[in-house]
Amino acid sequence: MTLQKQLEDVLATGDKAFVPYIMAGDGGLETLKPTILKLQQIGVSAIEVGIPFTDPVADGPTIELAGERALAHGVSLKKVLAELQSFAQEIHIPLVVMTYLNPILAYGIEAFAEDAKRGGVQGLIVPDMPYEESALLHDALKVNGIALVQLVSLMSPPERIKKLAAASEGFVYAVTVNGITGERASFAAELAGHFANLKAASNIPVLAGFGISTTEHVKSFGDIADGVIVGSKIVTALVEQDWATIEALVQATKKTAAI
Ligand SMILES: O=P(O)(O)OC[C@@H](O)[C@@H](O)c1c[nH]c2ccccc12
Repeated sequence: MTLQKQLEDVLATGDKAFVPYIMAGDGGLETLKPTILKLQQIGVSAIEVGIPFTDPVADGPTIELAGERALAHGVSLKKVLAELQSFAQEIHIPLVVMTYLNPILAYGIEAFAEDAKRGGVQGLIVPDMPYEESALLHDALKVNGIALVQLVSLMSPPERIKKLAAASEGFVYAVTVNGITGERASFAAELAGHFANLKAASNIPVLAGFGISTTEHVKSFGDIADGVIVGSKIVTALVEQDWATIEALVQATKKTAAI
C-alpha cells in the first residue's frame, strides 16, 4: 500500500494523522528498532526518519544537536537503511526518510532508492532540493514506489503553493512557520486561511509541521489540516524516554479526543 493510501485510511476512521520525526541513531543505531516499533505500537500513522548530516541548514538547535550525537555514534545513511532492512518485516506503517541531498548523491541515487525500498521506506523528504531539481531523483524513486514529499511554505506566493501542492506525492508537508525547525509558542493568525487554500489546491493529505509541540497545537492543527508532524518535541521526549508525553500527543489526533 502506498504512503498516500495508508494516510487516507487513517483519515477515513475520523482520526487525524500523527507523524513523529526521529533522528535515526540518536543514542546509537541500536536504538532505532526499539524506537520505531514502540512508536508503531502506540498508534502513530507514519514515521519520519531523519538522517544525521553535517550541514543541516533547515534544522533548529534540538534537531541539529540530535544529529551531532548520531554522527558521533558513527550513524550514516547506509547504516540506517541496512538497520531498517533487518526488521522491515515488523514494520507495518510507512517510513518517510528525511535527508539532505548530499548523502543520497554520495550513496548513488539508484542504490539509495533500492535499499530504501527494502528497508520499508515509502516516502522521502529532501529539504535542500528545490522542486525544480526533483527530476534528478524522480525515476529511481518511482521504480521503487517511494513518494517524494514536497515542503510547501504557507508564506509562498499562491501560484507556487498550487504548483507544489499538485506536485507533492504521499502527502503535502505544509510548513507552518518561517525559518528553522523547533518548538514555537504561537502561530500566525492567518494560518487557517492558508490551510484552506492549500487543501483546496491538493487532493492528497495535507500535514502541518514545524513548531508543533503541545496537545493543544495538535488539536488546533487537526481542525485545519489532515494531521501533524512533530519533530523537536519528540526528539527531546525520546532522549528523556518520556513516553507519556508522546502518547498524549498521539491521543490528541484521535477522533475521541476532539469531542
Ligand atoms: O522540529 P519541529 O519544529 O517539530 O518540526 C518538524 C521537523 O523537525 C521535521 O519534520 C524535520 C526535521 N528536519 C527537517 C528539515 C526540513 C524540514 C523538516 C524537518
